[in-house]
Amino acid sequence: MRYIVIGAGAVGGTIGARLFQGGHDVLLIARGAHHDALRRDGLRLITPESTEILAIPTADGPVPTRDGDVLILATKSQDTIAALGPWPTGLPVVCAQNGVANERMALRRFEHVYGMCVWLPAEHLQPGVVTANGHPYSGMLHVGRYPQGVDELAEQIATDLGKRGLVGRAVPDVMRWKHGKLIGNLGNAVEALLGRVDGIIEVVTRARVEAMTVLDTAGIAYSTSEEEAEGRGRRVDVRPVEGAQRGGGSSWQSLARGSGSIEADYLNGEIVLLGRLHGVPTPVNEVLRREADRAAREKLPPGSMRLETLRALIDERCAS
Ligand SMILES: CC(C)(CO)C(=O)C(=O)O
Repeated sequence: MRYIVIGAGAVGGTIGARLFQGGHDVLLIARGAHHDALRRDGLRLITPESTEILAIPTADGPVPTRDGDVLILATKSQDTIAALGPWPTGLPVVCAQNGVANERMALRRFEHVYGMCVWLPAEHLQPGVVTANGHPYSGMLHVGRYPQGVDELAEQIATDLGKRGLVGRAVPDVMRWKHGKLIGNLGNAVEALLGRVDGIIEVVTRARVEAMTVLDTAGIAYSTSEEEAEGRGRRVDVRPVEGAQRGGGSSWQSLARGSGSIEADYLNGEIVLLGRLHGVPTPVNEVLRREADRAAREKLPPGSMRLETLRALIDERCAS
């Protein structure tokens, strides 16, 4: 079995590296300067325990595939359709992404779709380099068939992930885990806009409470923060790598890289969409989605907004 990891950034790079270290056949798909650095120097995986250079086969686009290949999609959600476009639709696809919209997009074309709920604190800010801050394991990954169920392949993937540095678990209700993680990821936009400032938690909590009201109204099940803490707390402690650049989560990194786009539409925006479908107002997530999008489009650095400004925009939207 060969794992083709589409999007070899913080999450894809770490998953690919760990599978490769576990003895699996891996191909990383990357673009631009990152691809060139990977081809030239290998992937530099920095963890709290060690730094390793891994000569993982890399390509900058689709390659001829064979039976037994598995696509691990680790791009941002806004890139899903373009990223999957060129690949044969008979291959299984595992969406190792934030949000809950990717599996459905994949299922339009691919018959065998899996969700993966990824809790993996990592950074990718420099070409060829991925820093994984989890300790003693780099990440905790729940995998299952979409929309539900477990099959042999899900079990196999969970086992393969668990061979080196990750905890893999096959679960029958992966979207429940992914909806729980979605609630956690609503803070990504706040961190990207404000940076890690005191008082951030107040805005994050407002976004999460709003989301839980929406999900409860829609009758969508989600894993609780206690369940998540139970599963990952003992296994994935965040331990910043000494001397390495320490930034923020994936949306913070999108702004730091000046990538011009951000995942907020599939995180805060997912709550806005569900709110509209089920008649629940979502002013907090609306403002977060809008402001994060604007910051990305204008290529503002992370932390460009003041807490008071964001609070005022939210209060204004709540009052309107
Ligand atoms: C919570 C975290 C850091 C872990 O995977 C994440 O999901 C993100 O940065 O988007």
